[in-house]
Formats: sequence, C-alpha cells, structure tokens
Amino acid sequence: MSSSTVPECAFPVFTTVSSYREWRRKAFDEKQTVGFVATMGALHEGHLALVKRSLAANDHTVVSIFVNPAQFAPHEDLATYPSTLPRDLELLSTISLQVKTSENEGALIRTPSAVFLPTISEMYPTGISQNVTEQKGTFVEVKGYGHQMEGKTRPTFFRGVATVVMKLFNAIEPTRSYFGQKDIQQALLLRRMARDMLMAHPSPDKIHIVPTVRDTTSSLALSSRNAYLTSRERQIAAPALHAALQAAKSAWQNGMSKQHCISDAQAVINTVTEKVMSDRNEDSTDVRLDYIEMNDPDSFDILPEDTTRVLWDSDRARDRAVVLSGAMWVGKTRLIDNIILGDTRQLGIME
Ligand SMILES: Nc1ncnc2c1ncn2[C@@H]1O[C@H](COP(=O)(O)OP(=O)(O)OP(=O)(O)O)[C@@H](O)[C@H]1O
Ligand SMILES: CC(C)(CO)[C@@H](O)C(=O)[O-]
Ligand code: BAL
Repeated sequence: MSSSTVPECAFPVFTTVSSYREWRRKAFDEKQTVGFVATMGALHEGHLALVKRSLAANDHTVVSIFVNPAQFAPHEDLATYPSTLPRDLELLSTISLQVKTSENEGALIRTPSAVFLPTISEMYPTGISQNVTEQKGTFVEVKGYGHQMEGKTRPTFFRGVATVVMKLFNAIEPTRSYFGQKDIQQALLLRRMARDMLMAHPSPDKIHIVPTVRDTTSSLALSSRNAYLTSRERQIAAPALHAALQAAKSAWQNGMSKQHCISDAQAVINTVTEKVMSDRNEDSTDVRLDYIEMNDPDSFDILPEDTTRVLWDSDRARDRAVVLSGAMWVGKTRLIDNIILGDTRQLGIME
C-alpha cells in the first residue's frame, strides 16, 4: 500500500517499518510506554475492547492492520477475508478514553497514536507462499503447542501466527500487547514464544489477554468472519457453539466426566443441526461441528476422558483452570469459541 492510498485520519498511518521506527525512537527517548494491538482489520467491538485496555495502561497505543498470508492454508479464505479499511480508520479515529494519571487528576483523554499498515513485501522481504513446503526464509514455530485444538484442523496456522507476531513485535517494540481470549490458544502460545525467545518488547508478563466480547442478545463471540454469516445463520445456528460450551461447563460443574461434558455439548449442536435441516421452507445451511475439547492450559494436552473437576483439582491447584474450546462450521463460516473452566486468573486473563 502506498501512503497516497491511505485515507486521511487523526493519527499517522505507517506503511513501512523504517517510518514507524522514527516515531518509536521518539517514544523511547521520551520514556513513553507503547501498547500494541495486532489485528487483521474488519474491526469490531472485540478489537475496540483491546484498544481500550491499551489506552487505559499506556501513553501510546499502536494498532496494526495486516492480513497475514502465512497463517492461511492454501484452501482457506485469504482471498475473501473481510476488508473495511476506511471504516477501521474511522473507528480508531473516534475511540477515546479518559484516564487518571498521578500527574493529571482526571482530565487526560487518550486516543490511538498510530496505525501500522504494512504491505506483504514489507513484512516478508524474502517473499511468502501459503504452501509451507514452498516457503523460503525465516519462520517461527512454537514446537509442541501448535498441533492441538485449532492446530488439529489448521496445522500450519500457528507457525504463520508466531512468525508474523514475532515480526510485528520486532517492528513495533511494544511495552505491552493485548490479545483476545476468543483466540485463547493463540494468546497462550504467543506468551510462550515471548518467554522462550527471551523477549523484552513485550516481555511475556506484558502480553495481556482480554475477555471475549459477545453479541449482547445471542452471546455469539464477535469475529470479523461473522460478516460471512447470513442473517438466518447468525440468529439460529451460530449461537449454538457458545450454548454447547455452556452445556459442557454446567456438566463439569455438576461433577461429570469430560466425556459426559462433551457429549452434552454435542447434543446441543445436534438439536440445532436438526432444526436447521428441518426448516425446509428456508435455504438450507450446512451446520457441522469441527471439535469440542478440553485441554490443559499449560501443556495444551487433551484431558483424559474420565477426568472430573474433583480429579483435576486434587492433582494440583484449587479450581485449576481448563480450556474448554470448540469450532463449528455454519455454512461457509468457521466459528471458534471457548470458555475457561476454573479460575481464569491462573491464565492471566484480565478482569
Ligand atoms: N470478540 C472478541 N473479543 C475479544 N477479542 C477479540 C474478539 N475477536 C477478536 N479478538 C481479538 O482481536 C485480535 C485481532 O483478531 P482478528 O483481527 O483476527 O479478528 P477476529 O475477529 O478474531 O477475526 P477472525 O474472524 O479472522 O477470527 C486478536 O487478538 C483476537 O483474539
Ligand atoms: C494475531 C494476528 C493479528 C496475527 O496475524 C491474528 O492471528 C489475529 O488477528 O488474531
Ligand atoms: N483471529 C484468528 C485469525 C485467523 O483465524 O486467521
């Protein structure tokens, strides 16, 4: 993207690493903190929640918008991924937060300081293929943590995410960074990457996880890909994933085994699938569960089938956390969601 094609807005939009670095150097010199929110654009209230958390805690907030080819498999939706750049920049121009600081009693208004909007060649100087076997250059893999949950269906996804986020961290050099709980495996894996690579910008303890923002009536997790849903899919089928996870959660809290919890969740999806199939007057939608699973948040290991809350708790900490997550196809849209069972503070999820 050339700077002449970027719409005018209230903050600088940097399309190159070198132009951003000039701005960043000044923030370093002035000992100002920089909060960072990485996005692929098509912004919604979920993204804005991350931006607000950053505004609350940092002198500056930088948002990146970059649709990363490396995290899309060749058969996935890179070509059709939603893009709403003028609206994104407008949303970021209108967001503000009033903060209290020790020097300034209540009157300080913070707004985003900059957007980083790089081209593909800026981010991948050696070039990039979506086909892993054809790739050349430097990639980041968090070994042992990218094949479970989302990685089972999307085996090259976390390699693409870790690679681009390492590049973004190197370019932006944030003091703190904010990721959404909606992509819980991504956030936990990136914290591990920062720890393993001894990163300072941000340090692993400054990678913050923000609770999932949901549609207030249906509880559907907000997601850029929700734009693919028809209105009937959005109302009838899409909310089933969260409802299924809630059914598993209540079975877990009632002392049931993991196996029982997951079959309760599957029953919720089956009921919705049958309803959608039986509405013969309407356009038919194909609803298909990809997975619902329960994993250890530290190792990402799958919990054994007979695990109950009591067995899990007695093993280590009280109210020990579990990641209960799932993915489901509604027509051509793949939705993901999760609930943390037990104490969410063990995962450092913000309150
Ligand atoms: N509903 C949400 N609540 C909180 N954070 C969210 C929500 N949706 C996305 N995020 C977070 O925003 C950041 C950028 O996400 P991204 O741009 O991929 O949007 P997305 O809505 O997750 O898109 P997609 O539909 O591709 O999954 C990630 O850290 C992601 O977890
Ligand atoms: C973190 C991220 C911006 C990397 O491309 C993406 O995976 C996302 O938006 O969740
Ligand atoms: N928020 C996750 C980005 C992706 O699915 O590619």
